[in-house]
Amino acid sequence: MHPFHYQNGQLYVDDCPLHEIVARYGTPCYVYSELHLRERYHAFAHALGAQTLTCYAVKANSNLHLLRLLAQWGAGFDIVSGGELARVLRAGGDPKKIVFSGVGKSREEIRAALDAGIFCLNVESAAELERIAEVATEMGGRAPVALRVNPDVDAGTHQYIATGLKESKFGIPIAAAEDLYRRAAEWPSIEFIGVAAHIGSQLIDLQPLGAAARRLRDLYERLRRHGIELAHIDLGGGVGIRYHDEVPPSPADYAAILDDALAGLEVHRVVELGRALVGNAGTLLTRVEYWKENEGKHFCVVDAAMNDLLRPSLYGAWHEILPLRQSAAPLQECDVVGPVCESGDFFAKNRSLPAVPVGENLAILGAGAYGFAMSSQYNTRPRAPEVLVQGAESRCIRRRETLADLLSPEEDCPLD
Ligand SMILES: Cc1ncc(COP(=O)(O)O)c(C=O)c1O
Ligand SMILES: N[C@@H](CCCC[NH3+])C(=O)O
Repeated sequence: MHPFHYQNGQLYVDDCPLHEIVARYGTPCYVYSELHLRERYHAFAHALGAQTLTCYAVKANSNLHLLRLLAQWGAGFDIVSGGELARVLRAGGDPKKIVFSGVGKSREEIRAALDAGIFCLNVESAAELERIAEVATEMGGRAPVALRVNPDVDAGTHQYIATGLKESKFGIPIAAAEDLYRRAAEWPSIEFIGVAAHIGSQLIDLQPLGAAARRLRDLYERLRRHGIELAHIDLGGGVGIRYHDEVPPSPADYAAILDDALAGLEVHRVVELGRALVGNAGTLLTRVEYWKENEGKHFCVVDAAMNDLLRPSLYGAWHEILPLRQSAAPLQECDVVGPVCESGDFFAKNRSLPAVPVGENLAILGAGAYGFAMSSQYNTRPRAPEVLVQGAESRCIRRRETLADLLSPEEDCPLD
């Protein structure tokens, strides 16, 4: 399920002992397995077949080196900002395999996307469609568009990452979408090429995704009866992974759900997978700085914090934590916490961990997706480096930030 395992008492990623990475790059430090990412991408791309454009959702982890690998393997990309567009293009991604999602695209972002000649803009409101039509007219071209509809299905995931219910800000209500397609089909600067949805993230049960796909299919068929022929259906992302004891769907399970819902339909498919590709490829390495006890409650204070990995603080997410050196120390129930001045700065609550000595290192697993990508400099902490492991070798793919990186943005604007 993930590439981390013990060998001779040491935690490895693939053939590389993690203590060597700590010795070279220090802590906190993100580490990714190229092998795991490659296997996951190819497993999904293969299961979904040639009729599907398998996109990688860049928001999960936008490191340029990872994007370059995915581009080389033939992936498409799901982007949500001009910054992500620039990264994908820099990494050699094919513009004809880029879909652009998100509720708040600015004029500049729309212009940049059309200028790059991307495959499709996934449009989230009538107002956004009008803005895209205006920008395309100004540029003298046509914008390739899919409406992202909100199918009103409950994805059964954390409320912050469920996006397919009618109370969520995402998409156009499915009942209103048909009317908008029919109205805008006549606009000269809009070319409708597809229909899209994304119902949420970390889906373990895929039945809601099947239900959403069937609703998209109904809409697709109704539009066809009205002479609007779409070329693709985009099912979004959302396939979950194992963090704790979840039993996530396999690539074959996922493909079967889509095949079942779309059986007999001659239409291209697009998917936008983030976490399922990169989530379990990554770990955040951290050092134990202190053990402390407050009236019977034990804390393991480490040198990583919520600014490095926000998921436990934001979603109460559970991440496995393993010592780098297998330990015979007695188990201690504790909270694993960082140095940031917030009570919400924790990686685990009431977790039984071996009471490893101060100075030893821990690996926080499941950190490849929405880890570094959601990191910040909160408490004026430099961001951690990122390291890529290829077999037994490791190389830095983003350097550790320095004190100068923390000062320069303001110092570049004269202080007086
Ligand atoms: C539109 C869209 N596509 C794709 C994704 C990727 O999701 P995940 O990482 O769960 O596959 C997201 C995030 O949930 C999203 O909002
Ligand atoms: N940031 C979320 C996922 C968000 C999905 C984006 N729509 C997480 O860490 O689980």
